[in-house]
Amino acid sequence: MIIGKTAVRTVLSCYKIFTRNYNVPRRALMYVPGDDLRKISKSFTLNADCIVLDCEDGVAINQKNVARETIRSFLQKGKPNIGREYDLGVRINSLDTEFWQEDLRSCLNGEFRPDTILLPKVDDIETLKLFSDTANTYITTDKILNLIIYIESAKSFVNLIDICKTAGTLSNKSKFRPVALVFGSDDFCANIGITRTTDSVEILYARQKLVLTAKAFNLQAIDMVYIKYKDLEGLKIQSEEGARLGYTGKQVIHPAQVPIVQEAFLPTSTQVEWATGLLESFEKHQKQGKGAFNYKGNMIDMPTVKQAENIIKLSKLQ
Ligand SMILES: CC(C)(COP(=O)(O)OP(=O)(O)OC[C@H]1O[C@@H](n2cnc3c(N)ncnc32)[C@H](O)[C@@H]1OP(=O)(O)O)[C@@H](O)C(=O)NCCC(=O)NCCSC(=O)C[C@H](O)C(=O)O
Ligand SMILES: [Mg+2]
Repeated sequence: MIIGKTAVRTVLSCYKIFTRNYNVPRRALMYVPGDDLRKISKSFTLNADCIVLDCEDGVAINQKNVARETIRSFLQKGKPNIGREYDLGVRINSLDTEFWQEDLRSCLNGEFRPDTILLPKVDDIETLKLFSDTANTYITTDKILNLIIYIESAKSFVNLIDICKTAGTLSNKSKFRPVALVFGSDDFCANIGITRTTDSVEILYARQKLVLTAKAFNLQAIDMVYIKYKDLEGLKIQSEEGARLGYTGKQVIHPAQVPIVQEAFLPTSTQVEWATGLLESFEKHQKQGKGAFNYKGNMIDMPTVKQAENIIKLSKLQ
């Protein structure tokens, strides 16, 4: 039987996607305006899982060059040691601007690079292909970069499955690998011509579609930003809602949001207790050769065992 190159590449790319290592948590994805050195220094004291030095919407148009240069000099001092593992990313400007190529070149061709590039406004696979071709010319080492993809327009939702598939395929011949999707709810609202209500019911479909698709491609799903940054009670409610929907983390814009968000994306003690007992019971039943069994009145088989394993994995983060 002759198997075409494309088929082989697709199989390999699916294999790569589904066997990816997800040990890097991104519960709080914390934005720091790239032109503000004071905020940049502060962000490394906050214990956030993921720090994003921003060239895009947190930076005024006339400060774009300052942000790029500030980020570059900061990166060239080496990744700060904060006593724990964390993800250090740079969000470049979107590919429909005059800034993105210089942003990308500037943060990729130095001695030290970020762990992750965050790519906003990915409306279609052409955007990804252009990014991939350009990034490949700037990356001069073998170290693989993470790629986080922003879904923030009607078009990007219509093309979502193709975007995820293409990201996997392109990563086979590139030095980056897709690790997460971000729901850019504010750009999404602007794009479809709506404003947000308190319960966010108008974006529920998109919010759920993103998390569902991310999980189908074994990508992390990062929930929308809560812009009323002084309303910490509202933030807690929205963060817990995102966690219940299946999101793995949330965008954060202010230091006070970090602990609330990181807590919300940890399992509760009741969940950990449930999962621990279930896994113990699963081991016993496996030894007796039983695939399905009763645990606290519920029928348990592999899907529920996997949910319990996810809870235990997450609970080990702080
Ligand atoms: C929202 C802010 C402009 C508020 O800033 P500020 O007035 O300085 O707040 P505070 O005085 O309360 O700050 C207290 C201290 O904390 C530091 N700080 C504040 N914000 C940050 C931060 N993001 N990172 C690090 N440190 C921060 C202040 O400097 C104070 O420190 P000190 O002086 O030492 O006491 C501001 O929070 C801010 O700019 N936030 C980021 C905004 C941003 O990045 N927006 C874009 C991302 S959201 C997005 O892109 C959505 C998505 O794409 C979509 O489409 O939905
Ligand atoms: Mg946006």
